[in-house]
Amino acid sequence: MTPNARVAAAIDILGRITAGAPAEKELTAWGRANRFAGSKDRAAVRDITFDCLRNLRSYAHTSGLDTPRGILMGYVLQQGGDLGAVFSGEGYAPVQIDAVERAILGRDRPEISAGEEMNLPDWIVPMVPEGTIESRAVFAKRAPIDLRVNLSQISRLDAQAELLSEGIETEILDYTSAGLRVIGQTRKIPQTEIYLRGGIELQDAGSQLLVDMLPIESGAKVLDLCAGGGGKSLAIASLGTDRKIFAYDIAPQRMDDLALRAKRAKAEIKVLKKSPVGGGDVFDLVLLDVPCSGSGSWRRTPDARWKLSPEKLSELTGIQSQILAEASGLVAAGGTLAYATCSLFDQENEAQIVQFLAENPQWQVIRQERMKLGAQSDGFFVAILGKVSQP
Ligand SMILES: C[S@@+](CC[C@H](N)C(=O)[O-])C[C@H]1O[C@@H](n2cnc3c(N)ncnc32)[C@H](O)[C@@H]1O
Repeated sequence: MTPNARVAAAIDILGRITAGAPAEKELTAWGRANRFAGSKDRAAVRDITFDCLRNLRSYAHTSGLDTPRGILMGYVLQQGGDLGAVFSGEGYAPVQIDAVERAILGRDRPEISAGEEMNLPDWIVPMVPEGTIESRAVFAKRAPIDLRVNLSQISRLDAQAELLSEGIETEILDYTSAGLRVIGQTRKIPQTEIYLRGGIELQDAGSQLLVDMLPIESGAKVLDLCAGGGGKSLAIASLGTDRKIFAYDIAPQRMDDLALRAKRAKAEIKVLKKSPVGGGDVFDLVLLDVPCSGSGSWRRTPDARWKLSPEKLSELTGIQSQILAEASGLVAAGGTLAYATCSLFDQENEAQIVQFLAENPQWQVIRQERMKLGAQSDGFFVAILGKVSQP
């Protein structure tokens, strides 16, 4: 494919995603329907589409046009490209710029708004608290690719050397206990020998920091109640084999790969088929990595910010408070409850804890922290709660 044909493909795909189609599904469907596109073409079309989703509003501001074509025009202009040469209509290039588009492109631009600059819907801008993001430009950036070294198998330096021998350069994330950041080429990681034998896992530094913060005593019985793919369960397991780890998720198919990943990592994780809520069993630590808006990780899922609605957010906060209330009954005497989100919004974070403590005065905050969305990690919130000891 020519570079211009890639832009034309991205216009079509972006049109379907902005009309509501899920980005990943749409890109996969495009690859299947266009078998002539090689792996380099598919990767390039994906990169352009994701870049446009991350920069949707600032590109629309640049061109003055918020149509998929207009967004790609903003993309070309921001790259310093020649619009006429890209929108040439030749071969598989996008069709030429029409008279209406030309007139709008020629107008003076109004001053950029906060939502356009941050690449967020306007209603979300006031919900991002001061100090929770590194800069207004952060949502437009690509997320770094981080790895967690399974220290029960290999040291961080040995893992780094082994990856280098397979052509993957990394740097040590010294603010985490086991993190490496991939520099440059990232697509080969799942094929590396060290990944296939469970020596590394793909995991954002923020998730790793969150696990580093958990009070996990030797011999503890730990429940990961919203386990999903089990990334946090695996990180806890890598701390040592003397913890008993249980994982549950309301959507069991999300845990489909967990048994295999655990086997690779030589970790023991008991996957629960039935909800432990109300079952009478108790745990020393219950981790609640609750479903949330994901706003702290919107760099990784760039279509999610355009799909969140106030109704969906309110549904999520309802689920979060219900999980907190139900899970508090699963904590053993003297145990802890850890509530975590990858959200930036107060209503999913501090406000949930305030409401829970008001309704459950026997609980108190032991530690509460936010991780800033930026160069170090995604944006995370964690609150570690313990029961007030009886006089
Ligand atoms: C943020 S994701 C968890 C990610 C996971 N901990 C990881 O590290 O990969 C939230 C998960 O909570 C699950 N969930 C939603 N409601 C739940 C409930 N009431 N009980 C248990 N799990 C629930 C969802 O299916 C989803 O997989």
